[in-house]
Amino acid sequence: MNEQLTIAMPKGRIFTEAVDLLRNAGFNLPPEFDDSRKLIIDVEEENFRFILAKPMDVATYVEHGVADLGIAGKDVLLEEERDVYELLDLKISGCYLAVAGIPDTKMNDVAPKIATKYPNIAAAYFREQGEQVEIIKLNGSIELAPLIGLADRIVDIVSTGRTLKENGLVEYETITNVTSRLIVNPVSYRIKDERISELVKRLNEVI
Ligand SMILES: Nc1ncnc2c1ncn2[C@@H]1O[C@H](COP(=O)(O)OP(=O)(O)OP(=O)(O)O)[C@@H](O)[C@H]1O
Ligand SMILES: O=P(O)(O)OC[C@H]1O[C@H](OP(=O)(O)OP(=O)(O)O)[C@H](O)[C@@H]1O
Repeated sequence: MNEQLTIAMPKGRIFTEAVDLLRNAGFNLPPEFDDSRKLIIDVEEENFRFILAKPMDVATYVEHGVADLGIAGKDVLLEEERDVYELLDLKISGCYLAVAGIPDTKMNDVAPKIATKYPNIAAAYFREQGEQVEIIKLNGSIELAPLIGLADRIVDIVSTGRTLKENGLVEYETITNVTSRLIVNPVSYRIKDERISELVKRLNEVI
């Protein structure tokens, strides 16, 4: 049976690469995917509904079952710990999470401050290192924090390394590599298994 599949797509950086991947896998995505402000795009020919979400929210839509599938960065999956299954490493939008700060500086001995958009990942990382830290949640421009004395270190995404370099910061430790993943709602996976397996198979051929 050809039930409709709803797929949550991350707006922003990952989007274009994800659309290219789906097109390479032979799915016919219309020009709306290249230039549109629409948040729901139905592709009747393929019986897909795409919803365009903030990257950090993709796993939330999938967990709640309003999307069957989603594409999300591994950073988001580690941070959010949503009840979803990871089906595929799509190997797109590669980057990594790192601890960075001002060169040749030590962290404060007592409760050093860590600024980050990823409070759960940062807390888990320093807990494993046996360090007691204070996490300061920011929503962007994380590199500002050590420069103006808000934090001893940051935990943030590094891709080209340009933002760190241009702000005179250095990387201290790598936490984990990040690529985008295909995720699925556990119930959808059971009841729409045929369609989902077909999608996974076609994507697998072009990854
Ligand atoms: N250089 C990078 N910086 C941040 N995220 C990156 C980078 N390279 C790849 N990614 C991936 O892209 C995702 C974030 O995408 P994007 O930056 O478009 O959204 P965002 O962080 O929510 O941005 P904003 O809040 O500015 O809209 C991350 O979850 C990560 O998996
Ligand atoms: O290593 P690079 O290639 O320089 O990429 C890393 C930078 O990109 C992201 O910021 P983003 O551009 O999303 O801006 P933000 O400060 O609003 O999060 C990330 O938070 C780093 O600051």
